[in-house]
Amino acid sequence: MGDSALLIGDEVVLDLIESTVLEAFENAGITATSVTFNGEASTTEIERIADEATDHNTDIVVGAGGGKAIDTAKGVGDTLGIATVSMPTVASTDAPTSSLSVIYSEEGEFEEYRFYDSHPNLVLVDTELIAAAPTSFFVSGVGDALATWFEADAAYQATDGENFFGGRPTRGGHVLAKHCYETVRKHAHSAIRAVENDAVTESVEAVTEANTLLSGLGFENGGIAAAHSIHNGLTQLEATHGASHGEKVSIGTIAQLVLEGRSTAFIEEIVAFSREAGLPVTLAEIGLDDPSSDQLARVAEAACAEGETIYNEPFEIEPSAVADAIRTADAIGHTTSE
Ligand SMILES: NC(=O)c1ccc[n+]([C@@H]2O[C@H](COP(=O)([O-])OP(=O)(O)OC[C@H]3O[C@@H](n4cnc5c(N)ncnc54)[C@H](O)[C@@H]3O)[C@@H](O)[C@H]2O)c1
Ligand SMILES: [Zn+2]
Repeated sequence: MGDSALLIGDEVVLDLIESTVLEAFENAGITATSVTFNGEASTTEIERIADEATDHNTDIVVGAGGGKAIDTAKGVGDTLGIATVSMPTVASTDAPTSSLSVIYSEEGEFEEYRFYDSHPNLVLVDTELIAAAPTSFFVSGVGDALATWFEADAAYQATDGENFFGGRPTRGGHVLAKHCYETVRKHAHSAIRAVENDAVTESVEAVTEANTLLSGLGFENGGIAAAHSIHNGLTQLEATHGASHGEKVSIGTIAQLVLEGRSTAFIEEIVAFSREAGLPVTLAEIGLDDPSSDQLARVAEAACAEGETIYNEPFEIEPSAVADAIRTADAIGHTTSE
């Protein structure tokens, strides 16, 4: 890929991996340096790091950490037209695999999806690091992965559903999304118990692959729908900023199932699975203790903004119906916890 690398990671991540990575580059005859990521995948941050990369004549950018550091690295790679490596140190999202970044304002509000011409050249995951990281990241990844099938299936069923490349969802994407779902349903609880004990088991391998790769391939080729739009809507409320991507997606998934009119038994099954995994199933658990109607209306309006993926659902979308689905999902989460 080249002979000069720039490693991007925040302070926590650099502490964990910087010396190993820089030494590995040195042993391979590649000059390498690192830059501290400031924590937000924003346009300003991408520009700042791209300038640093230019100063260092970088031809390989390595994003290490969670989704935001990796999304920033992908932005830098695209800006400069250089090789990009994703090195997730938590299995918290499917960002490592995809060819897009989710861009936020410096204040952390969702701004846009930025699409690139190519995917990361390499996705490198060490499950020993994944298992040693705080369990909540792994659980968040399960939340992100659990949504993949419901969203891909909605886009597949809709006559005008689109995948992330603006084409029809492919059968391949559809089946990978389903396999992602089956893998997390089968392995998540055992894998989470393992990660709680810093242990690497076959279930940890399976769920890491589901969270990182299957979910990524599934959503890009299969398309996403209401769950992620509701996640984007929720980011409008500052109170949710403490909750992770996967945690907000978890609420989005349950709300999507309500919006789709799924059976009580099925919704309760998914709520019970999510709860046992340690995912939030009520708004209070993502920081919204007592949301007003106005706040939920704002979330729903943002979830239904023009160009949102909620329009991949196979029926007409109304913001009021989305607000009602969120409110009902929250109530179901509360009843099943009592
Ligand atoms: N581009 C895509 O396709 C895509 C897909 C899903 C999500 N996303 C984006 O990803 C972001 C969410 O990512 P996230 O949930 O990973 O959070 P994050 O990137 O905001 O934070 C990750 C945190 O984990 C810490 N960390 C990383 N490795 C660690 C380790 N081994 N031990 C201890 N701490 C560690 C980091 O210091 C950081 O604080 C959102 O911006 C979301 O929109 C993008
Ligand atoms: Zn996601």
